[in-house]
Amino acid sequence: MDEYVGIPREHPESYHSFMYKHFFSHVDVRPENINILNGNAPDLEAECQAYEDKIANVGGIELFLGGIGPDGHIAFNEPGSSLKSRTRVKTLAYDTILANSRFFGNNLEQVPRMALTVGVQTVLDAREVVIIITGAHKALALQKCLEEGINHMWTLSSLQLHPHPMLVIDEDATLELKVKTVKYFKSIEKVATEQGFRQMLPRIKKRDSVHEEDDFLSAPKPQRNELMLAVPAQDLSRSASPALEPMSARISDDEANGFRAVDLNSELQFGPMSARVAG
Ligand SMILES: N[C@@H]1[C@@H](O)[C@H](O)[C@@H](COP(=O)(O)O)O[C@@H]1O
Repeated sequence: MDEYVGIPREHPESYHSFMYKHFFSHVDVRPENINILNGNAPDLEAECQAYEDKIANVGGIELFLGGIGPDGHIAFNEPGSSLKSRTRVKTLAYDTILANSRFFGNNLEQVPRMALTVGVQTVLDAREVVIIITGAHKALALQKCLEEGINHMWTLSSLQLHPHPMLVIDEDATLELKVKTVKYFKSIEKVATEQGFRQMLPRIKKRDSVHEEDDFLSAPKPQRNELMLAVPAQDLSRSASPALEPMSARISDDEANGFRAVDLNSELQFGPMSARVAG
C-alpha cells in the first residue's frame, strides 16, 4: 500500500523487504500476485496511476489491512491529506520521520523524505478495512479518530465514512479514550454473542477468485428464541427520591395536641456566664 521513495528495494527498511519478511514468505502467494508500489519508478506519478488502474481492473480491494502512525495516518496519508486522495507521491511529516528514524539507526537524515501511498479514498473504496493499533503512543490518534469528527489532520478518522471498518486494538491504545467509549465497544461483541448474532456483512459481488463459504455472509440467525427483551422489574429498593410529604400530614391533630407545650421564653433563657461558675 505504501513505499518509501528512493531507497533500494532490498534495503531492510523498505516496505518490499518488510512485507516479504513478515508476510509473503509465510503465505502461499504467487509472486505475480504481489503488488507493491515501486518507489524507484522512473515516473512516480505514472507508477501511482498504474497502481490505481490495477486495483480497478481486478474489481477493487477486498480487504485493506493496515496500521496507523502516531499522528493517525493510514498508509502514508499524512495530516492534511485530502480525504478524496488516491495513490500519489507524499511528503512525509516530521512526526513520521521522527517515529520511523528508529528503523534508520535513529538518524533523521537517513529517513526518506517522500513515499508513494494509496490515497484515503483508495482505502475507503475497499470493501472491508481492518486497522491494527497497538501501544500507548497511538492512543491520542485513536481518541481523535474515534471520539472526534472526521478531520483531514487525523486521516484514520475518515473511516467514520466506511460501512465496514474494524479497529483491532490493545489496552494501551485505549488510554486516551473515555471509559464510556471503551465500555460501549466492549459491550458490542458481548451483547451480539449473548443474542446469538454474528458480525454481518452485506452480500456484495466479489471477484471470481474470491472463495468464501456462502454461510459466512448470511444474515444473522438468532440462536435463541427469547430475543424479546423483558421490561426489567422495577427495583424499589433503589428508589433514589422517596416521595416527600409535609410533616403535618404525618402527625394527627390529637398527637400534636399531646405534645408538651414549650415555653420558648423559659427554654431559651440564657443565663450569664457568672451564674454557671461556682464561687
Ligand atoms: N506508513 C506506515 C503505515 O502504513 C503503517 O500502518 C504503520 C504501522 O505502524 P506499526 O508497525 O507501529 O503498527 O507504519 C507506517 O506508518
